[in-house]
Amino acid sequence: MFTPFRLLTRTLASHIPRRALTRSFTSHPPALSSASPPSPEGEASPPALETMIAKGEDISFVSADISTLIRDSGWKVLPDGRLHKLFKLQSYGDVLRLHTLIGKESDKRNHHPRMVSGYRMLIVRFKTHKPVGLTANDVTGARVADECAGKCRARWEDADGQSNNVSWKESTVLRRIVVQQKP
Ligand SMILES: C[C@H](O)[C@H](O)[C@H]1CNC2=NC(N)=NC(=O)C2=N1
Repeated sequence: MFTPFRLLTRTLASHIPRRALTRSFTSHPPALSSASPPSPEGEASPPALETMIAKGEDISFVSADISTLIRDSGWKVLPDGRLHKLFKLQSYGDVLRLHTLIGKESDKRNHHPRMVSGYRMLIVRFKTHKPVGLTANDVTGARVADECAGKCRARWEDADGQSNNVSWKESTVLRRIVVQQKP
């Protein structure tokens, strides 16, 4: 039995190309994770850190090291288990220098991050492919990336959103003063 509303929706639906309906859902599947029940707000809470650590790793050591990276130097663990950090830089030249420095150090260790360079920013993400998950290699990679960042005047926001370095305005003012002092 078709009520007027159902009749209307069936008529409308018959004019929408099927691919338009399937494309929107297949290309952006819902972000819900089976590993965690939805929170009261209906959003899926991210899986616990321990569930993201690769098999064979010492879970207590790796999760403690990652928690320290999160607390002290602005790293985050994304819901899909990647170790993530956004570095802020003072010039595009610094971005390229940091990207290259991290890349060379990672290549020496044969453990490679995914990096995205942008204007005055560099995203660095670590996750181990084999075994799948977070490992001590990712912790080492993050620490080395932070050491490289120290050589490229990089800043980042720590866990409570505070910038870890001189404020952006101060560094710009300082640089301008240095320029003015030049003969
Ligand atoms: C064969 C080669 O040594 C492996 O594929 C290395 C290369 N770089 C890597 N990088 C990362 N992030 N994870 C790995 O498991 C990994 N494995």
